[in-house]
Amino acid sequence: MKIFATRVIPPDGLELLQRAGLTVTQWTEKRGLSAAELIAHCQQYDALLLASDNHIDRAFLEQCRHLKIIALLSVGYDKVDVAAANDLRIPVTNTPGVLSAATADTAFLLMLSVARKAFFHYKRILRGDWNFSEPTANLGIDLEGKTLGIWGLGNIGHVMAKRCVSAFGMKVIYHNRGRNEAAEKELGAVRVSFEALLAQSDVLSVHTALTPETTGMFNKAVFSQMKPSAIFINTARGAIHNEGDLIAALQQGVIWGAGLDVTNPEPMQPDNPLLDMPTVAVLPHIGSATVETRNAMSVMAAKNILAAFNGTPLPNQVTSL
Ligand SMILES: NC(=O)C1=CN([C@@H]2O[C@H](COP(=O)(O)OP(=O)(O)OC[C@H]3O[C@@H](n4cnc5c(N)ncnc54)[C@H](OP(=O)(O)O)[C@@H]3O)[C@@H](O)[C@H]2O)C=CC1
Ligand SMILES: O=CC(=O)O
Repeated sequence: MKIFATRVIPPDGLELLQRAGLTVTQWTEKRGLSAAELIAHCQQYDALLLASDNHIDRAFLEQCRHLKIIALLSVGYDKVDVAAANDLRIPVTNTPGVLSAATADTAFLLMLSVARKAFFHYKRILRGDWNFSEPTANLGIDLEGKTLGIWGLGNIGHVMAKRCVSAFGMKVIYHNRGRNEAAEKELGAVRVSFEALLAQSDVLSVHTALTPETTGMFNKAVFSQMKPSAIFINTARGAIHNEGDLIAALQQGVIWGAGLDVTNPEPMQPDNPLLDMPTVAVLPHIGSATVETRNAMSVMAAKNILAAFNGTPLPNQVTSL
């Protein structure tokens, strides 16, 4: 059984597969594979370990019907046409849970960086503009006791809420389609309507998956319902916010700040106006990028592949959005 990995895989998962006697070929070039190259490579392999942002659409799947599994090295699976994979009986798996803490830490880092204008101050130092003694210039805002709104309080949102409650005594409100009773019990989180979430949040952190329903949700009309002092955080997917509308909302003072680990499109270009704004912090989609977390994700992906080859139930199969 032969596995093709679209990037170099963290060592723990790789070792697990190799110890089981499986051959793993990794794509080691810095540039990613084109769709045609990926299809061509997959012809020689039994499983695909997808660690890149290639789209797995119906056309790809129809030409790779022989694959025994497509194991994603991510929890998000918005780039995969899962309905088509189901039709063609190609199982798809993801890596939920093990990356929740690291990704929540990234959301927390962005929130605090925006509140204290950390990226802006760092850029000032690089320009030789130290000027620390001015009592009224370039001030940030406190987070203590403020209201955290979570849109999509699932695995990652729950850890983000926990961090914010213990660090700053923040009050947590959330909007999901269903209730998160565990978070309500543990953190006193209160489920509110989407409109109330917008109106009441001092920090609004997005943690939903990217689906047709969530695509483009944060647009001009939605930003205009938020507080002028609000901070918008998105570590979920860039396509959930409309970037032009976000830029306008920040420029016009409709909201105060934004922290993004995901942009629309990715990569963000260096001349993007968001990068020059004092109350904006942008990271290049590194939510789960710690040694421990990436290793844990690779082990999870490897276990899914081993289960597919052994004919046992797949621990993390995704079947619908
Ligand atoms: N920046 C990065 O590197 C990373 C980004 N991510 C992104 O984070 C996302 C979330 O991951 P995770 O927390 O593990 O996922 P979960 O499935 O645990 O949580 C998602 C939550 O969103 C809610 N939700 C889904 N659709 C809607 C909707 N239309 N309106 C309101 N709430 C909704 C769900 O609740 P309900 O069903 O009740 O609505 C659920 O609680 C991933 O899909 C991925 O895109 C993940 C890891 C790293
Ligand atoms: O974006 C990362 C993921 O795991 O999803």
